[in-house]
Amino acid sequence: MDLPIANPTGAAADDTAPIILAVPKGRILAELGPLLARAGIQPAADYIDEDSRRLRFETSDPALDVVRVRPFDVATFVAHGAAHIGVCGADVLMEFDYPEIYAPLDLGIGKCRISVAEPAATAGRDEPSRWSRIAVASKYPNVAQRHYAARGVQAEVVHLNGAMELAPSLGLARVIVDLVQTGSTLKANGLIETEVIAKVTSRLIVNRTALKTRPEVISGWIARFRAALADSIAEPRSAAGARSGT
Ligand SMILES: Nc1ncnc2c1ncn2[C@@H]1O[C@H](COP(=O)(O)OP(=O)(O)OP(=O)(O)O)[C@@H](O)[C@H]1O
Ligand SMILES: O=P(O)(O)OC[C@H]1O[C@H](OP(=O)(O)OP(=O)(O)O)[C@H](O)[C@@H]1O
Repeated sequence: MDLPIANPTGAAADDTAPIILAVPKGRILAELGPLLARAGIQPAADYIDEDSRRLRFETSDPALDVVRVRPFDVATFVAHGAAHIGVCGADVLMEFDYPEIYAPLDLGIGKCRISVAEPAATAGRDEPSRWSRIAVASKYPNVAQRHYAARGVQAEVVHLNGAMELAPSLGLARVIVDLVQTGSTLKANGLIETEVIAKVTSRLIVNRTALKTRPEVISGWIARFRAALADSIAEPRSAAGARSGT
């Protein structure tokens, strides 16, 4: 996907301006907290307050500000260079496939999968590879289209932003492509997961141009997140060691 040139105001890039980290509001925000703390990032207190109307937060580091945006928009802010780095689900990266984004680190949070599901009553009755077209409801039209195109099936995607699980029973689509974690949403709506398209976790993402123009500072942030991640993986072992007195 071609994007307009980042920094469309034409102002000269300011190498001393704070780095902007875009984080997704919603469920990932809480999971991200311990990792940010380990990376030494302490945003202003109201950052975690979902009722706060503020969108940009200073941190204890004057060289870093955090912006809190919708999960899909994290990728867009970073791809356009409006944010230098971000935290984003692999589902969102798969959907947009922005070449401007480099995703160097799997943060291991926000674990789920992107799957095909259909009504339990009709699942397994038909062979999808024999179809030439299929109606799919999804928040991920590109992922759904690519998934079916790979098997020669044309997906006609009804783009929904939520409540996908209603689509088959209300005649909007035959199947859905959506995120599944525990499976309880599917179960509560009479659907079963028939294919896993991809496993999903959240990634640290960076804008490739920022990595070229401010290599030391951006690489420094990647290294800090990498170290924080290694710490959080090591911690259970050291905590167990502390408990057993070893
Ligand atoms: N059930 C889930 N379990 C674990 N991770 C999930 C789950 N649903 C979504 N995610 C991950 O969290 C990210 C954000 O999802 P979340 O549900 O918080 O936002 P959203 O509802 O998609 O956002 P919006 O409010 O913009 O519609 C997703 O992109 C995905 O990577
Ligand atoms: O397998 P489960 O554990 O039930 O999780 C899956 C649900 O989680 C996500 O929805 P979310 O809770 O984000 O609500 P949304 O429809 O507002 O996106 C996803 O769209 C599923 O509906």
